[in-house]
Amino acid sequence: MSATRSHTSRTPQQNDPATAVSDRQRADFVVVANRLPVDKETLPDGTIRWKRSPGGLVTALEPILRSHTGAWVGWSGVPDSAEDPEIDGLQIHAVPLSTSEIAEYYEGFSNATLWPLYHDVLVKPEYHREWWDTYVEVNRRFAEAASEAAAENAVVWVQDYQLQLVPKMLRMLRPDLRIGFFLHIPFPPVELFMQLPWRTEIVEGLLGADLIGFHLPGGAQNFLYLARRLAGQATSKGSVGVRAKFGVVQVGFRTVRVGAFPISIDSGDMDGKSKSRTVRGRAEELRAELGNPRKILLGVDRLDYTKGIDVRLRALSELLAENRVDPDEVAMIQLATPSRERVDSYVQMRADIEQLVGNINGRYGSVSRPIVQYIHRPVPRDELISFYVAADVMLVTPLRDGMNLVAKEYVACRSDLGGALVLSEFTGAAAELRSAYIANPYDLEGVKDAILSAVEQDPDEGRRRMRSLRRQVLAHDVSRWAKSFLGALGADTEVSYGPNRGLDLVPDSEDPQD
Ligand SMILES: Nc1nc2c(ncn2[C@@H]2O[C@H](COP(=O)(O)OP(=O)(O)O)[C@@H](O)[C@H]2O)c(=O)[nH]1
Ligand SMILES: O=P(O)(O)OC[C@H]1O[C@H](O[C@H]2O[C@H](CO)[C@@H](O)[C@H](O)[C@H]2O)[C@H](O)[C@@H](O)[C@@H]1O
Repeated sequence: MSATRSHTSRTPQQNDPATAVSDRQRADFVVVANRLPVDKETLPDGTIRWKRSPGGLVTALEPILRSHTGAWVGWSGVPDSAEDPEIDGLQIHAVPLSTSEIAEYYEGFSNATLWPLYHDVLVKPEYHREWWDTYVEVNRRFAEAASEAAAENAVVWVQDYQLQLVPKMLRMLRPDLRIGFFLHIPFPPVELFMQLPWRTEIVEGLLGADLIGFHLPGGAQNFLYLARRLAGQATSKGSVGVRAKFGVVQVGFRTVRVGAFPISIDSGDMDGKSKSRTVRGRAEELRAELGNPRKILLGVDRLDYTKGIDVRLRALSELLAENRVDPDEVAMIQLATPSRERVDSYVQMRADIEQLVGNINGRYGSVSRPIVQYIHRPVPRDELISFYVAADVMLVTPLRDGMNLVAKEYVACRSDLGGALVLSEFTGAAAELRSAYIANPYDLEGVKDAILSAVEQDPDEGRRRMRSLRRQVLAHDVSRWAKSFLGALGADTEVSYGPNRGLDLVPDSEDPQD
């Protein structure tokens, strides 16, 4: 990818003196995401510190941006902050959000409307016109910031459900750009999506991209159907493959491609870190601190109702009640990073989970040794890796999850071929990690059986499973994800970006279907 350079050509937007181009260098590769890859923190003494944000998206994209010269457009995570910290050569373009915009665009439309709607309506989505208006306004602001950051003919990669209108808005501002969009959460089936009062605007917003990526073929196919039905566009027929066999939507003279690109992690990095003596030593210390139980069970999640933290706690509680698990032999650690704490459904869910933890400890723990160690704050990365190394059974039980990077991180950290992964079939990761103990989170008996099988697994069987899981995760890392997406966008990392020539037209064999 080429270095940043001055942007000299004029675009429709730059003809408007009110949006005059700044003197800042323009980037050839721009990521646009709700979050910046850093969080601003004000310490008690008033000093400001920037720290890496939690969450899969940042984890996934950080290594790619570090190895290229690029810009990242996003929100700092706090109100009214417009500082543009430069971190290791990466240009940061902060999009400031006011307190009311955070309430309506982020907590409201993104996380109380779209998030539950796209996650199987696990809680009831709220539809408010004011939230939608703010979502439109904030998406416009992100599109303008991206337009300012991008050099002529640059590649712009827009991320996730918070910014689904940006592709169309950006195309109108900068027709020279090549625009990709990737959705990190599931794309719902038509029966659910049709609830959304602004469903057509969302589909048309996405169709501003040259390439729209989903984790799984199912999401891509849901989208193709809706592009036909709601936007009235001709689309390809035939199933979509993984990193291959893309769907197409014909939008006037433009062809939009639609594909499945399962995201992953920096597996090599995790593998390496997990082998360090410090991490191994810390893992042993953790086991000792827990009283050297026979089996350590681990959950690592943002505190989100999609993650099924309650499912695994209920399963453990019943296994203890039925004497299928001995309280003297197991310890469970649940790391629960605070998330979206002002959204009502998250407040309620936190109370429910903390009550479940209390019940289990009250019933089966002792003064010196609770059964469940519950940590409601983010832990440092190296500490997290030590937890993965220490855990005999990793519990990943979401009711719905776009991918779930935690499952892949655990596997990457088990070069010793130890450990066992219990994995919900409703995660994107389950499509790839077939050698896990797969369970339906709605079937509590099935989850209990899966946990018990993992706890009691024969060591040879465990090694066989882990070897197979690791083959998958180490061969399909985040760089492969990015390369496959950017390659399909016609912009892979080895290729310098030419003008947007438009992508291939629909092949004859793929006649649009109704
Ligand atoms: N450092 C650190 N990272 C965490 C913690 N909890 C979760 N994460 C990271 O957050 C990411 C979660 O991604 P994923 O499982 O895909 O779920 P998401 O939260 O819905 O994006 C993973 O990369 C985790 O390692 C924590 O306590 N500390
Ligand atoms: O920004 P937040 O509101 O604090 O939320 C954190 C991120 O959560 C979501 O992650 C998703 O992306 C992961 C990587 O593709 C995927 O593994 C996971 O299944 C998804 O839930 C969200 O999509 C991001 O935008 C948030 O930043």
